[in-house]
Amino acid sequence: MASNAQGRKRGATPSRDRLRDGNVPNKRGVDDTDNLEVFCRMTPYSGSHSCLEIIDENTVRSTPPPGLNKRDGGTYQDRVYEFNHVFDESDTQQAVFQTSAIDLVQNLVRGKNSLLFTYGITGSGKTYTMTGKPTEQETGILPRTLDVLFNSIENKVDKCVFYPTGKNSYEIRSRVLANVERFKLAKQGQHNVNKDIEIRFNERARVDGYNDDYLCTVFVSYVEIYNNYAYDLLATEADGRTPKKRDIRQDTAAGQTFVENATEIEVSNADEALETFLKGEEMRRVGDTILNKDSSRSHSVFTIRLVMAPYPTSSDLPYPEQDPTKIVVSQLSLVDLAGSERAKRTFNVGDRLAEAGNINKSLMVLRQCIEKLRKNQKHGSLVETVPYRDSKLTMLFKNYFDGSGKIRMIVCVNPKPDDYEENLNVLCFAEESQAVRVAVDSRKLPSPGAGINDANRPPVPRRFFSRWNYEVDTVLKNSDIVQMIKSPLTENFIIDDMYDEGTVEHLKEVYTRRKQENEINQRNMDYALDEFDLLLRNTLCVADFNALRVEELAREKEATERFISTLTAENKQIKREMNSMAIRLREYEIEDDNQALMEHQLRQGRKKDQEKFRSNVEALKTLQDLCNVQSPSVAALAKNFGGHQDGNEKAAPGRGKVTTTTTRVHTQITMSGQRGRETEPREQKYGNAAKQEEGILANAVPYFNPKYGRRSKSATRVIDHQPANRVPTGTVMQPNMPHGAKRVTQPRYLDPTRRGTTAIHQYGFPVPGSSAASVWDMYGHLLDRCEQASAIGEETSTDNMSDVFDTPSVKHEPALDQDKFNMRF
Ligand SMILES: Nc1ncnc2c1ncn2[C@@H]1O[C@H](COP(=O)(O)OP(=O)(O)OP(=O)(O)O)[C@@H](O)[C@H]1O
Repeated sequence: MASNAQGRKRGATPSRDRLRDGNVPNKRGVDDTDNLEVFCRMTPYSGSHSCLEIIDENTVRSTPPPGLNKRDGGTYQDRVYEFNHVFDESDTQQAVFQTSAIDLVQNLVRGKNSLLFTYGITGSGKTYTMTGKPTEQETGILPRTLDVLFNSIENKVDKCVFYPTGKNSYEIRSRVLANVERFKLAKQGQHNVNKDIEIRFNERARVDGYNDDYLCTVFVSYVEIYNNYAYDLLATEADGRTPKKRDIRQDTAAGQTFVENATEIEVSNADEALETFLKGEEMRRVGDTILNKDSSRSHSVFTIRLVMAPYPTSSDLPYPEQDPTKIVVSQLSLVDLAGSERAKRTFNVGDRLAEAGNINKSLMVLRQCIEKLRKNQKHGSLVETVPYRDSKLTMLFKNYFDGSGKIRMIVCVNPKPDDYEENLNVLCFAEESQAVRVAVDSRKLPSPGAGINDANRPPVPRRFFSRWNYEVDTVLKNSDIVQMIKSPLTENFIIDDMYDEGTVEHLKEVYTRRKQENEINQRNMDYALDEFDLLLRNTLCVADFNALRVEELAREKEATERFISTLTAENKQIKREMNSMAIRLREYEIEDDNQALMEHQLRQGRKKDQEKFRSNVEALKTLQDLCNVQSPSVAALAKNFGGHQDGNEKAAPGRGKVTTTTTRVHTQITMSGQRGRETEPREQKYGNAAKQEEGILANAVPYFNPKYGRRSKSATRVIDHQPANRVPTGTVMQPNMPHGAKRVTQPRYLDPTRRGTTAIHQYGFPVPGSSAASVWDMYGHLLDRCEQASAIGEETSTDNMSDVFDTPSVKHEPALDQDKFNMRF
């Protein structure tokens, strides 16, 4: 027997050890183990007292029937059991299949093993759940599984390509040998199709996960464990009635137990598989008992094996490489256990009683195995040996408990009071079984494409090949011409003379010889036909595929053209938008330039303003300095201006003169309010002192004190900013304030650029009452004139004030007259 590098036999289901070698972590790891899953299904019950009640989809409660006591006299209590899922009476067969089995089919097509078994007491609905009946509502798990499997797999090879060795492995025949075998198989002829199959419901669901790089086929086997012996339900003894007894062996290389030489039938569709199953069912031991008229007297194990091998690397023919080490086998075992039964209820005797004893014993061993497994797993070591060998059933299950696949149990319970006590045991066992953890079968189908140059891969997708072949086969099967060509030639002889023995003998010889020749020719022709058929198929298939591809390309071309025209239209639109955006951009640029120019001008203007402001500040500073110079005393002033009052036009040096370096002129401008107060006779207000002062001042030069002079921003309004503690000197020149002059309390700086022109033009300097000029400007102007005079060595006297006021370059305007100021001292 060929074995691969890992010491595994050809086509064998991998053992737990191999799985470990194949990077499956330790069984006790949390991530790589899976709990044994248990689903509970309740049989419909129409009686008055139901002992089982479904609380939710995971929980069921058992209630003792009224008046029932334990054998020791104690009473039963209500008890709640939890499972992965609980199906109630209304759950359909479809729902049961979808919830509890379809993912196991997916496991199968993905190359993994699974075991699903039904467990419960007799008559609880195990067989119904597993097999059911042909109608849509009643089709059980097994037929649905077969349908879904064949709906989901691709790339099926012809029959006889794979063959089982009988030792838990498979091999691949050459194409010629496979043809010969097929020929033999065809000669065996078709037997009548079971009428149940003709009317049966077909499940349409499918599962994904099949590796398209593999070619595959399906084998089924059907074995029963009866009275602790394994029987092959697909093979009979010479009597044609008794199933063949088989041994259960340990495949040491694979670490697996298997039924040796069990018949494995290759099936190409679900109907064929189901037919095989039904054929086996006919052999299965079923008996009529008080509790179930079709009571299963054995445990039945229907195994579906999906055998897969990768496509060849060197050819594009849909034929697997003849390397058995590349074969991958996955299996799903569907087990319908016989129901446990109490002899005192069934009243069985004889064979039935012996059967029941064996059934109960094997179920007991199953329970023990699970309990011991639990115990060992709880302690994390082998505390107790698991007694797999005590029963054929557990020997068969050993693979799975050792970790070569998923295990799932469907517990069937009937809520009728009679089954209450037995159901307690079943439910207890089922609930505890969930604690058992089994290693997950984490095999992955290796990618056959690994290491293969893409150029070597078939030009036509495999899926296309299989479908195409299937269609061609269907056509050929129905073609009379092809059948005629393939059928052996028949000889027709007509003997006219019945006494012509020589002729008859001769004809007999001729016939025999021709028959032999024909057989040889037929064989050769078959080979040739097969070869030709393959070649033709290949060529036609490629041609068809190419035609299909051309169609696809044409469609793609159309779509591309449509796409291009859409893009062109979009492109045009984008261009149009871009043009309009360019125009707008130009406008924005021009606007931007204008704005920049305006900003530049604004900056220039601001710069000029700042310069002016600076010069004003300097002037102000100078003015402050001047103001800080101590004012001359009244006596000094009287002395200075005395000559002028005498009408002496030529003032003596040092009298009636104002030097340019000191205060030249002091003007006091009073506010109108204050002026009103000043209308009061000075004699009254200041008494003799005022008189005296006036007497003194009567001879003095008019005195103009700019320190106290202020002008409002309004040209025609005059303001007077007097310090609060001013000492009234009485020597201040006071303007005649126009009526309605504005009063302000705070002096403020006014922008010289806004200075009013009227007063300047009229008097050569800003005068009080001018709308825009301040007293500071006026004073500054006076200073400038004085400085100019000083520069040319003149002395500016108050006599020259008219010169100061009357600048030649300034035009006199009649609006304001110097007399209006009415200066008085
Ligand atoms: N869910 C169900 N819906 C309708 N009928 C059911 C259901 N379950 C069981 N039955 C019916 O109950 C009867 C007994 O069921 P079944 O033969 O499946 O029991 P069993 O558990 O296989 O018994 P045994 O162990 O003796 O073989 C059958 O006639 C079956 O049609």
